[in-house]
Amino acid sequence: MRRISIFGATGSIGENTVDLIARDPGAYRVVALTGGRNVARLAAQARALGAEIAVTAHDDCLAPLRAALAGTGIAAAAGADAIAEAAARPVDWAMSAIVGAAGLVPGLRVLEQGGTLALANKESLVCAGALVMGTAAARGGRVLPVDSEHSAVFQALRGEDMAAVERIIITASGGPFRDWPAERLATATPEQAVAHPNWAMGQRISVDSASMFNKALELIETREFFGIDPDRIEVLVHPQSIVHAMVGFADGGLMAHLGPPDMRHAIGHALHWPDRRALPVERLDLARLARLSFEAPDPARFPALRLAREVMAAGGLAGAAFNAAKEVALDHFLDRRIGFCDMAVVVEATLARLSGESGLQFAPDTLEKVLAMDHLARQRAREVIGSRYG
Ligand SMILES: NC(=O)C1=CN([C@@H]2O[C@H](COP(=O)(O)OP(=O)(O)OC[C@H]3O[C@@H](n4cnc5c(N)ncnc54)[C@H](OP(=O)(O)O)[C@@H]3O)[C@@H](O)[C@H]2O)C=CC1
Ligand SMILES: CC(=O)[C@@H](O)[C@H](O)COP(=O)(O)O
Ligand SMILES: [Mn+2]
Repeated sequence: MRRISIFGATGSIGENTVDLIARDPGAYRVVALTGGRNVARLAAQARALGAEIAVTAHDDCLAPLRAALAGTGIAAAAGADAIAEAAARPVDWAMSAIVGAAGLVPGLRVLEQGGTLALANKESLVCAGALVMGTAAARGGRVLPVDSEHSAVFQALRGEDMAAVERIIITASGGPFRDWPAERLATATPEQAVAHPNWAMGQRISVDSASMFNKALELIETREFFGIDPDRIEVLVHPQSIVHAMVGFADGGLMAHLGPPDMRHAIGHALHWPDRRALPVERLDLARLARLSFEAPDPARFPALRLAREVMAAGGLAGAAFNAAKEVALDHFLDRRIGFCDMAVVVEATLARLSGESGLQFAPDTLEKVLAMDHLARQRAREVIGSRYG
């Protein structure tokens, strides 16, 4: 039986992972499940899968979690340290599906004990790509992509020589505001931003898709995952979200990965890799789809992609700063304290402020450095918001 843990079990990726695991309960021994405020769901998952321990991120959720698990023998714990401790329990495979930079430490703990980390939490690579990949290499761990584009690239690269790769193209749906003129974008509300046209996802990544910050994070994720020069990574808007990525080779061949917008494909691929097993996803009917379209992204309405390229050029801890500033800006947009287009303004101004201080140039090679920059960038982003938006 494979020992597995799921970090962020109560979220969109977590639920899809639980769905796959629950279809073959005899194959897995579930060690740890973690969640945030949704303790009723976390307890139900822990009971259904017979987990060893369930951990909530929030201390004030511990009492209801304990109550929901009473009499089961399943341990309960709370807090970021408890999640990190649960992640240090040896497993063969773990899903990293906490949202935001909070996903970094549990993923590192899994890799430190030589486990396989299925990585949905793209923020880990944006903040600390060198540290994450370096830890995996040093400790015999492995990182498998779960983000749909990166899973697609990984599959297209199977058996290929990276030296023959000319370019990687990741697709972007364009989100709910793909056709909106700039003046209208400024009026976009959180409710409109979360209404993704193709994917059912958590609130934060849905807003990031609308602003293209999701694709900006994914550009950096591509660089860190596949070690490819940023000049060779392209973003292509593809409103149908059927082609997830393409890899172009030196001989001009272009390998595309197609699939329905269902994350159980990418999760299942990472779960069963290196095997391919049957998965409960729809089989594409291309004749019915009839048309797949592509267009270039608009840098004027969606400046996040330009910012990501500037971050990659800057290197060092710029990725950690970028992600932290984006998380703060997103919180303020969700709280209606800044507008939709202000998110990019805040991120750019925060990076500009930090570039005048020391720290951004340090390599992201220790957790302490990464967390210190994360903390500083959040502080600077709040100062930017305070000075610009009162
Ligand atoms: N959803 C998708 O299809 C895709 C998601 N991803 C990435 O996967 C990750 C998860 O996304 P998604 O599942 O949509 O997100 P959700 O918001 O649906 O779920 C997030 C999970 O993390 C928990 N959580 C929230 N904050 C914290 C915290 N501070 N500490 C510990 N746990 C916390 C939540 O708990 P609770 O809900 O109980 O409060 C929940 O279990 C993100 O990094 C996202 O970018 C990548 C590709 C596709
Ligand atoms: C499912 C997935 O991988 C998301 O990251 C997806 O890419 C979001 O859609 P966008 O292409 O709109 O960002
Ligand atoms: Mn993606």
